[in-house]
Amino acid sequence: MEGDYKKVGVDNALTQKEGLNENTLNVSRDYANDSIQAAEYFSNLVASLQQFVQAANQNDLLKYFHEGSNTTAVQRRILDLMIYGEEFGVETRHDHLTGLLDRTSFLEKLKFTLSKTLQKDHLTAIIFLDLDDFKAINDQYGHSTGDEVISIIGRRISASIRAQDLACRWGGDEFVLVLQAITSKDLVSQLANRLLAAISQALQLESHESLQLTLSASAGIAILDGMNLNSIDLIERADKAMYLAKKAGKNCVEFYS
Ligand SMILES: Nc1nc2c(ncn2[C@@H]2O[C@H](COP(=O)(O)OP(=O)(O)OP(=O)(O)O)[C@@H](O)[C@H]2O)c(=O)[nH]1
Repeated sequence: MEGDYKKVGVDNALTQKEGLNENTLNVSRDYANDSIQAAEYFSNLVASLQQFVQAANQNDLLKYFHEGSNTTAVQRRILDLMIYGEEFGVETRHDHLTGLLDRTSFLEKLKFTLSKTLQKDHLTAIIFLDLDDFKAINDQYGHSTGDEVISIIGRRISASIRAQDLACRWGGDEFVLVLQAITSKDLVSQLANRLLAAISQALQLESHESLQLTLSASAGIAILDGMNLNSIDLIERADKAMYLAKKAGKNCVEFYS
């Protein structure tokens, strides 16, 4: 019940402050074709959010975004800047094909996440994803079609994760995600299966409109269990679990144990 109380508190605070309710954040989409209006809108929005975030408790904010059902990419980016931007004082770098974090930026953020336990009663999980039989797509349709597929998958991953989660293109057809503030192992499993389901949807390629491609992915999960593991150890565990998923027949999720 304490959790419910906190959520209501944050919701009220957000909606009472003009420009900070969920509808207003979604209005940002209407500015997609007007860059000057959009720039002004976003700069006002970020300024208001900055004031709000300074006054708010970080755990409450995380809880709000964690429980909010429809966090948009804009909200995620703003939250990302709020939580990580100032701490690093460096520009976040993204993979050019997918728009996800690149490996270096991801590792910096993961290190920061592991060094700072935001919610002691919650878990942090790493998901290592590797596309299944991706080489066949390159071989059959060419490298640029393979690139287009990777780009679509990157967007799907980005749309499937929550505001406080991190996702990067680790390399080639591999992706690594960090899920924070997880309440149970079951929730991690659900999120991983949701990701696999999103990846398995038919791919609509701009370069080959008539082609109906589908592919799957295998996922390995490692959970930070109180032991003092570093980022690389955790990712290696998730990678090992991913190989178990490949061995188990692909298109499935395995936990490191
Ligand atoms: N198009 C494209 N292909 C890439 C890129 N980076 C790596 N690859 C290719 O991705 C393929 C990855 O294949 P693997 O993961 O080894 O094998 P797989 O066919 O996915 O098979 P499993 O992983 O066993 O399911 C290789 O053929 C790489 O050449 C890239 O940026 N673009």
